[in-house]
Amino acid sequence: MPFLNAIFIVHYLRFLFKERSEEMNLQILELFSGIGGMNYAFKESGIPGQIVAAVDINTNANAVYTHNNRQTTVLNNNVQKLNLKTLEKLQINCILMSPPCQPHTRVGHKKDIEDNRSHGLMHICSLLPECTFVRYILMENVKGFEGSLAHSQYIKALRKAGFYYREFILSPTQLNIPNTRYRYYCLARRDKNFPFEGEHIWTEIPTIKQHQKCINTIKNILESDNLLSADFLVDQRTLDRRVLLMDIVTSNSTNTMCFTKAYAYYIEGTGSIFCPLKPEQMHQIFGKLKHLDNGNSSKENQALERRELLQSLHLRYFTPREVARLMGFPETFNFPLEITNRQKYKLLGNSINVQLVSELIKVLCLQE
Ligand SMILES: C[S@@+](CC[C@H](N)C(=O)[O-])C[C@H]1O[C@@H](n2cnc3c(N)ncnc32)[C@H](O)[C@@H]1O
Repeated sequence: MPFLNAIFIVHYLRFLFKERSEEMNLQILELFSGIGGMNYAFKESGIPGQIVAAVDINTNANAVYTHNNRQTTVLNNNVQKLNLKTLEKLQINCILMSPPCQPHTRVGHKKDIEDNRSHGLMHICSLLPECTFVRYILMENVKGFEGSLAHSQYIKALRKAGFYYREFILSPTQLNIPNTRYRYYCLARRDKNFPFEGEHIWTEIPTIKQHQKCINTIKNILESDNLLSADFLVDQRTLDRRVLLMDIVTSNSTNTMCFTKAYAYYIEGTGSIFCPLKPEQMHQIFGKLKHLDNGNSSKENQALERRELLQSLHLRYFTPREVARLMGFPETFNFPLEITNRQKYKLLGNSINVQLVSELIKVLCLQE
């Protein structure tokens, strides 16, 4: 009899272990996949599993994704074309997604669910209650999404589908990464014991107080202190008109502005500008610029002097590699040759902070 008991216990433990490892073998569908930020975040989380398929309609984004992840199936497709049958066939148990944020931004006119770009997410909402095989969902969107009708409909769909969800508004600066990027995150799990309950929106990751392995000054992400390639220097016309609107940082700075898809195209509010000088040298030049108008020299001489002073700041844009580093992409991440700098900034500006999302994937899947 004791022998039979022992066999029973061994089988029971095996069963439990199998259940657990199956649970942790994520089979992921990455929706609105862009350049694959979610894929990198998932790899960084160390959780076993794979991206079964990634779906996006942007051919440039898909080219970058495939260039870096040849083994992942990237479907050049509209999310609205997905149906229950396709999802069943993919045998997924997890969805990672960052739907378009333009319907919820000021620049995108905040048209919310009236904006065509919301239709993909609304389509997913309509499928969710039928997708009983999906156990985990992570969704990212812009800060402000939480007050939208799209948000209400998403939460309604999660509830109807039997998910328990937790909401967050977080920025990578909370992990000591020198880049501000406040974003809305929703973690949903079909598990009533999902921790960190509460109807409020979390403004920190409850499992993390102080992140250890992190870059905390700009110096650590620079390709070169003196990178003055004409491609990245701020042009004279922009300097003349916009210098006072720029968020200028030096290598000792511990923060940069959120980089948006319009970086290096528009100046105001699209991301920080780098000055390779020491902060005191930079401030000295700005001091001289301020007092130019009080001098006795002619208007032409003043203009000439102003131009020289502005040039002596050596202001430049952060390179796409530097922006990718700030967003937590690994050094192995690269762009195909045909992708222009403008397109690189656009794609990176639309992407996610890989390190922050990887911490959230751990909370989503591992936290008991
Ligand atoms: C916020 S970005 C996602 C970024 C992505 N997580 C990354 O790391 O690059 C939104 C993406 O959704 C895509 N998209 C928008 N509407 C779509 C639709 N209906 N079907 C498929 N993709 C769509 C856009 O092309 C864009 O790449």
